[in-house]
Amino acid sequence: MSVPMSRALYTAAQVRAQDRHAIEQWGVPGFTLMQRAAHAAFGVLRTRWPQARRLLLLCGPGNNGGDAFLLGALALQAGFEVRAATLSDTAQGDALLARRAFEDAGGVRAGAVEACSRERFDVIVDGLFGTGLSRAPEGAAAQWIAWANASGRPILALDVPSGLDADTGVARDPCVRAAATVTFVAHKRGLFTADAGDCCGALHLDRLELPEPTSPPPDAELLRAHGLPPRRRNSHKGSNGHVLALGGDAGTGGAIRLCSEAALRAGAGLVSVATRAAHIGALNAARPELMAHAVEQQADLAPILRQASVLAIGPGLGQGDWGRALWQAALDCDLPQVVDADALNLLAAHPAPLPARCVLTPHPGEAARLLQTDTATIQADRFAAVRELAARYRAVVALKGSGSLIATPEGRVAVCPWGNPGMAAGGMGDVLTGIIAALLAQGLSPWDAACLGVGLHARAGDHAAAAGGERGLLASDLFLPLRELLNADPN
Ligand SMILES: NC(=O)C1=CN([C@@H]2O[C@H](COP(=O)(O)OP(=O)(O)OC[C@H]3O[C@@H](n4cnc5c(N)ncnc54)[C@H](OP(=O)(O)O)[C@@H]3O)[C@@H](O)[C@H]2O)[C@@H](O)CC1
Ligand SMILES: Nc1ncnc2c1ncn2[C@@H]1O[C@H](COP(=O)(O)OP(=O)(O)O)[C@@H](O)[C@H]1O
Ligand SMILES: [K+]
Repeated sequence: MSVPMSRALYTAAQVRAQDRHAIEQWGVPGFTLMQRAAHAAFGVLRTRWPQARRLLLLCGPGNNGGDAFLLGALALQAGFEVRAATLSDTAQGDALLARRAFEDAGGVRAGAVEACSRERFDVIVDGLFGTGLSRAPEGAAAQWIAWANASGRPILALDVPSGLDADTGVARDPCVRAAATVTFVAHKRGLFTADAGDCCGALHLDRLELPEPTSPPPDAELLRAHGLPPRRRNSHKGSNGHVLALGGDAGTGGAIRLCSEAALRAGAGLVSVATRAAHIGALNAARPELMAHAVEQQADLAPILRQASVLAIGPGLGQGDWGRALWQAALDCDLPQVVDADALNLLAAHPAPLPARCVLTPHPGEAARLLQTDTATIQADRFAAVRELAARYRAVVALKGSGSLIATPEGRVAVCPWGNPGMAAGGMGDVLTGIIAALLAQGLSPWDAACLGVGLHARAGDHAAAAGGERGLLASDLFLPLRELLNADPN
């Protein structure tokens, strides 16, 4: 896997190995790296808060605290007023040198943070814990984090917001909620999923002048923002695939409509729907471009299946006799398919080999059922969960949620940095299913369809939210931006 550096994501252990490599193999002293980190972070601070003159540093016992002390020394030299709250006096090595540099520059200790007046500071610098976080902050560290979060002052986090697990993106309690985070050397994968979006603020990467590592390969990669190249001028609807969307049991006709309309909006040449007879009139009236077929028994399905090139199965399917029969028919045909919602629940209840070229799109609850565990376990390590799902079901899997992850059975993982909580609304997942199915139908591999589909869906959600806010966003609001994004940025 070759991933351009800025998209490469690493575990904390991999980044620490890169630090060690720079120190041992290239002879860059650790203290020099710390000075570069302080320079980078101070640069971001001055750019983001040009009026700031008074800083409070929260300094932990390790090298993250060292970064903060050196930033403090730079700020003092620039005429800032700086106070440092120091968690312990046990600093060693580079961190101890950094603290002395701060004191030599005239820096003073803040005393008890809780007793500080919030108004005395323009910006709080979080240098408590970085990649060395080993447990939930407690005692003074926990009190300082809570105080800083409640202070109303912007927090600049160094490397990782203190309390955030750099590998999983899980926020321990408490965790710094930063306005901005400057991360050093390389992107840590936990800055992009789970709770990261609530804790990092604006993210800046500074490589500290280190060259791009050639090994080991990154653990994961960020999705690229792109669409599809223009169509061949001489193409026709048959060149762009035929999606068949299956689902919409009684009471859930909207789910299959959103899914099938999304497939149209994502460029499928033809879209058929196999659903309950009761939904046909509404589907035809709302979206006459769809070919809606009443399927009440399995015999109705065979001729429709013969026409399709890709299936999208699950939205509104239910888990009754009707849904189970459709799911069995999908399993028995060897078409590429996107498996979502109740089709995933049926798969979890009755594991079966999947046809080749499937994409599974579970949210954390469905993922938990597929792995016979609970949602909290999935969310505690989304990277491990998505890899386990893809390996167990031998399919490409998109684990949805804040920072969606896509994995192959071989363990390749991509992370979606877009999307917003306005998308936590009914019908959003149905739209994603239709998009990925349309991309499969247009000839993309399961991996490419899942990556492009998840990225387009999240970016469309961000565009729609930018137009009117997050609350009240409808799944169907994604269609217009989706179409624009799909036809732009082919690279
Ligand atoms: N030269 C380099 O490598 C470079 C490193 N750089 C910087 O160094 C950072 C990594 O530094 P680091 O390895 O010293 O770990 P760090 O995050 O400071 O924390 C470890 C200390 O915290 C303690 N501790 C942990 N959790 C705790 C808790 N909940 N509550 C209380 N204590 C807790 C832990 O104690 P222990 O777990 O051992 O008991 C240990 O004492 C990295 O993120 C970047 O900012 C940059 O300058 C670039 C060059
Ligand atoms: N907080 C969030 N941040 C980013 N994306 C989100 C967030 N909440 C939901 N989404 C996205 O919205 C979609 C919701 O899918 P799903 O839970 O299956 O909804 P439904 O079953 O109602 O269609 C997923 O693609 C998910 O990644
Ligand atoms: K930090």
